[in-house]
Formats: sequence, structure tokens, C-alpha cells
Amino acid sequence: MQRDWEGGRDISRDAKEAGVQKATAKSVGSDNGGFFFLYGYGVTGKTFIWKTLSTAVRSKGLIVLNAASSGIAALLLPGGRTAHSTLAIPIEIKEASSLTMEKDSPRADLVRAAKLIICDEAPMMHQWCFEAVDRSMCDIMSKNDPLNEFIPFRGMTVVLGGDFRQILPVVRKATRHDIFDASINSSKILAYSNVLRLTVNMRLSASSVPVEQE
Ligand SMILES: Nc1ncnc2c1ncn2[C@@H]1O[C@H](COP(=O)(O)OP(=O)(O)OP(=O)(O)O)[C@@H](O)[C@H]1O
Repeated sequence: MQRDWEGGRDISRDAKEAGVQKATAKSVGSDNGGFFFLYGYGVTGKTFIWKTLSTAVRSKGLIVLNAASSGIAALLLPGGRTAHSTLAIPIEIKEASSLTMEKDSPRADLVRAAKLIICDEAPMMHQWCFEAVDRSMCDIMSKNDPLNEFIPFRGMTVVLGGDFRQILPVVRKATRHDIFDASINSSKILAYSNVLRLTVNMRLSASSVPVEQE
């Protein structure tokens, strides 16, 4: 374990090696933002990292929006809410949907003021949800800098996380192929992300066993 972040919390060596804190801190500190996907199997410490990242960024007086695809997952995050509630994602999502958030609303002001958006259990959400966020960020963030239009999530630091071996999006009467298609894995947006990988089972961290070897 290594002691890091101003929150004074311990972050695992695995996360340190994956460059989680370094990459996000650099991105939060810049105006260009960044898009990351924290990929790790169950118990590799993703929730622990969300808490550590939030504490570190909030300790600098900056705003972090903690969201998750489901209410249960959101309960594990400090100040967590569902992604649909935080970002006004339409419940009935369509391919060309946008967020139901007015550019000049208080909620849009909060999003603009945020330095970091975390979304846990992202593989459970339909890929169109993220595309709607990306599309609408163009409108919401362009108030700050028109050049942001050419950057994923328009200059916001967004960290998605989850495990594709857990629950995938629920699509009514769908075939396996439809479900795969609905997953963020099939979205072109993921190609713009920096994938950070966690491999060590933190519950068995004393032995530091990579999950693949269990
Ligand atoms: N850096 C750490 N130091 C000490 N314990 C840790 C650390 N990271 C995680 N843990 C412990 O490991 C266990 C699993 O961590 P966590 O719940 O964050 O994993 P997860 O990847 O979010 O799991 P899941 O995908 O199932 O939600 C927890 O009991 C947590 O307290």
C-alpha cells in the first residue's frame, strides 16, 4: 500500500501501478479534461478508489459528482446519486437522445462547476446514455470554451468504471447480440477513453493475488 492523495487515504499498489490517481489528478488540474474507464473485476477496489478520488478532489474545494447506474450502487459513493438523476438522462433512451437539462438551469451550472464526474457500474447502462451525455456536454460546456467542442465530454474529467463480467444493460426482449450492442463496449465513445486496469483482489490483498490467477 502507498499513502497518497491529500485526503491521506491509502491507495493500493495495484491502483498506483495502473496510474489511476496520477492520470485523474493531471486531468482534473488541467482545463482539457479527460475520459477514463476504470476496469476491474469484483473486489479489485473500484469503490474504494471512487471514495479516495472524491475525497482528494473535494479536499481542494472542488466539486465532484458521484453517480452510479443504479440507486444501490450510488449508495456506496459519498453523496452518490443515480447517473440518470445527476445528469438528467432520459429514462426512455433513444439513439439520438439528449439530456433533459436546460443550458441555463441550476443543474447545468452545477455540472459546469464540477471538476470530476464519476460513474460507477457503467457497463449496466445503455451506450446511448453516454452518447447523450457527450452530445449534451457540447451544449452545456461550450459556454466556457468553444474549443471544448472537439474533446470527449467537452473538457470535463469523466471516469467511468465497472466490470463487464457483472450485469450488462437490461434490454426488453433482447437477444444476446442486442445486449452486446447496447453495452458501452460497442460504443465509439469508448475508443476515446484511457482504460485503467485493476487486477488485484483487494479482499485478499495480503497475498496480492491477481484475479486472473485465482
Ligand atoms: N486500498 C485498499 N486498502 C484496503 N482495503 C481495500 C483497498 N481497496 C479495497 N479494499 C477492500 O477490498 C474490498 C473490495 O473493495 P471494493 O468494494 O472497493 O471493490 P469493487 O471493485 O468496487 O467491487 P465490486 O465490483 O464488487 O463493487 C472491500 O472490503 C474494501 O474495503
